[in-house]
Amino acid sequence: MGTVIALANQKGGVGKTTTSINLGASLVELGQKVLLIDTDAQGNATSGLGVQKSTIEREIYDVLINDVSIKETIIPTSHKGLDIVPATIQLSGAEIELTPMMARETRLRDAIDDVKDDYDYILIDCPPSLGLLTINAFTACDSILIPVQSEYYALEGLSQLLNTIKLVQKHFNKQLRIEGVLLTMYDARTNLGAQVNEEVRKYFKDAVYKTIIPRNVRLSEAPSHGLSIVDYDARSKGAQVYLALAKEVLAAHGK
Ligand SMILES: Nc1ncnc2c1ncn2[C@@H]1O[C@H](COP(=O)(O)OP(=O)(O)OP(=O)(O)O)[C@@H](O)[C@H]1O
Repeated sequence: MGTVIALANQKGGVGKTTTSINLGASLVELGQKVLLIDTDAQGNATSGLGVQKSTIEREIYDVLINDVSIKETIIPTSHKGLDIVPATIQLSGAEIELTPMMARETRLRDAIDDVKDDYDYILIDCPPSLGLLTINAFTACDSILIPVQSEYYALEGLSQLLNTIKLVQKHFNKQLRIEGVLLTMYDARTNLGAQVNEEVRKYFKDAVYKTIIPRNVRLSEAPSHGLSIVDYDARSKGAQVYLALAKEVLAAHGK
């Protein structure tokens, strides 16, 4: 049965999508079957993996709102072996349309059950909020990977994230745990990077990955070509670090 990992931080622009795409592609490189579920109405994971929004017939919105089977929404991406459940701007209305009568916190979990046996890893790219879509992801997943940007106030807002995790543990998902904390956009040339690294490790201790994702221009260019870093520039530092992260994730699962 596949392991379901949600990538979440309600802060915007910290590297959730970049990590979803490139961890996903790197896990595939290491022989894993991976499904990425885009739950962000911006659909950046979808377009970043080369899926043209105009060609999408069914998406995560239809799974959550229209009872469409998740299997009917899965499409291949530009990285061979990496599948995606796409998202479009239509998803932006979903949080209002999910009503209490619909068992609204558990809809994603129920949908994912249908495909858990088809994949080794299912990654969920969360939106930058702690709303119902993120609650659905936390209810559906085994663990949460938290990307933290190496910048001032890196830890700000994380107590709300941890509170939300506790609430979901209490009400919907007792087994929910933190998969790991990932430092992103690290700039080794500044003292700030080192300070944030120390601060985050003091707070999250062993939960912080050894692998640190540096700022790398190739990582920021790849999505505009609809490619993961593995396909855009396999020799780049960005590709190397995401492969190292994938190995660390696998090792944590005894693989
Ligand atoms: N390691 C990196 N080096 C350089 N640029 C990066 C890196 N990681 C992310 N970026 C860039 O930073 C921006 C924000 O990254 P990303 O979209 O992954 O964050 P996010 O947390 O998913 O954002 P949102 O909260 O809007 O969903 C993007 O333009 C991305 O290309």
